[in-house]
Amino acid sequence: MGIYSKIKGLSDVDVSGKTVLLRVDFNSPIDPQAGVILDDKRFREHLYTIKALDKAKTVIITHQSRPGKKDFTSLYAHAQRLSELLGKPVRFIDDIFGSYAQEFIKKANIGDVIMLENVRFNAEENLKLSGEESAKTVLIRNLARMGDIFINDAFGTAHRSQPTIVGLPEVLPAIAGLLMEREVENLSRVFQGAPRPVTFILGGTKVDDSIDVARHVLLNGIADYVLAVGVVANIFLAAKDFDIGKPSMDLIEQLGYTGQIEIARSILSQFNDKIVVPEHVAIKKDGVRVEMHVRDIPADCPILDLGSEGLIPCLDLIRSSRTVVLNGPAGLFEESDYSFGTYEIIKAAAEAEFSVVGGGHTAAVIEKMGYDSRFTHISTGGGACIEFLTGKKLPAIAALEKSSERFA
Ligand SMILES: Nc1ncnc2c1ncn2[C@@H]1O[C@H](COP(=O)(O)OP(=O)(O)OP(=O)(O)O)[C@@H](O)[C@H]1O
Ligand SMILES: O=C(O)[C@H](O)COP(=O)(O)O
Repeated sequence: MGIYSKIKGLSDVDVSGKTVLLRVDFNSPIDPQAGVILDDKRFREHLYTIKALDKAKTVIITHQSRPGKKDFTSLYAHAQRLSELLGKPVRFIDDIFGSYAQEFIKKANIGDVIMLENVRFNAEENLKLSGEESAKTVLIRNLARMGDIFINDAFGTAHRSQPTIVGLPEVLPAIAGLLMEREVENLSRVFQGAPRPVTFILGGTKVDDSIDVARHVLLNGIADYVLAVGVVANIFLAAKDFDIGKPSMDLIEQLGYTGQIEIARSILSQFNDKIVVPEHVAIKKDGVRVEMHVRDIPADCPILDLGSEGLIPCLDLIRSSRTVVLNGPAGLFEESDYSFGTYEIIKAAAEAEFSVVGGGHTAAVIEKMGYDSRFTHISTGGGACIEFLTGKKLPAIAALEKSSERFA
């Protein structure tokens, strides 16, 4: 697997006749009341791996949301959706490792696909543990008894050091699934010989992650430019001492990112000529979109999009870049009056020779626009993609490497 050559994949191991524990990430936007999955992109992306296991018994382990959230649900609807997409039955077991699950799996046939209950219903899965600690949990000791081999295809969860991600590779021979391989290979290309200039477009609301990525890619020469949009741009505008208005400052405070302004200021002092921050924005004034220079913003109006003049330097930069990494929308795109910047940036980014997208919201807009096939790679990862792009070795990857050495 490229720079991760220590990790084994499906082409290295024959899984025929084996019982495979397959970790996927089916965590998706759902309507919890109606039990309806609103976006099945992650299901579609995992299909290749699941289909490749037709000569094995496949036991699917996944999570949906986390404890305390409204969409922390059982996986009955997930099994149904997978069955529709796969074109064959998927047996849902409302159990994770109890005797019913153990017996059911033992009796199942080669070619069967079985989905276990939301693994985060087990409290241990919600702990942040090392591989060694995870291996000692009741969850991992019991799951391990149910399979011969572990396949991790859950790139979306690769940044979590949780038992099924880092513990199963401690106790079973573990390999990467096809989606995991594709994600790692495509995202690694950003670090390895991507055509230059390379521009990272960082938007949306996950400001701390975006600032971390900006610093890392500029410091390490991975990117030539960073274009800040969305709430990330508002932080940089505030760092440049523009008065961005009370509602935009309140949002930053509400999200807990006030401290990021100082960090953005220090990055600007080092890389001022490498960071593009559009200064012409769209605000909401008396309920309507009004465009203006950021220095003229009324104190009580929120910045919700790029202005059309602000878009010009963005398009110039994107069009002169051969590689574009896009993570996070440029505005409140859910409201049609403020979707302009996001749509125009996506259209321009899609033209780049090498184009990579991270983030669930961003991927969903691209799919809605029918632009998915125009991008080189659209990651299924939100946090995982962004952490990968900061250059960190993700826990899932480290665990697969270790497992390959141990079970060589
Ligand atoms: N100026 C703005 N003011 C308020 N909200 C904004 C602004 N710009 C972008 N957003 C919001 O950012 C949100 C998406 O940000 P986020 O960082 O979560 O994107 P993502 O990384 O693509 O998605 P995900 O978190 O699902 O992986 C959207 O709901 C959008 O409305
Ligand atoms: O959607 C995601 O980012 C993954 O499924 C991980 O979910 P988490 O942020 O709840 O750990």
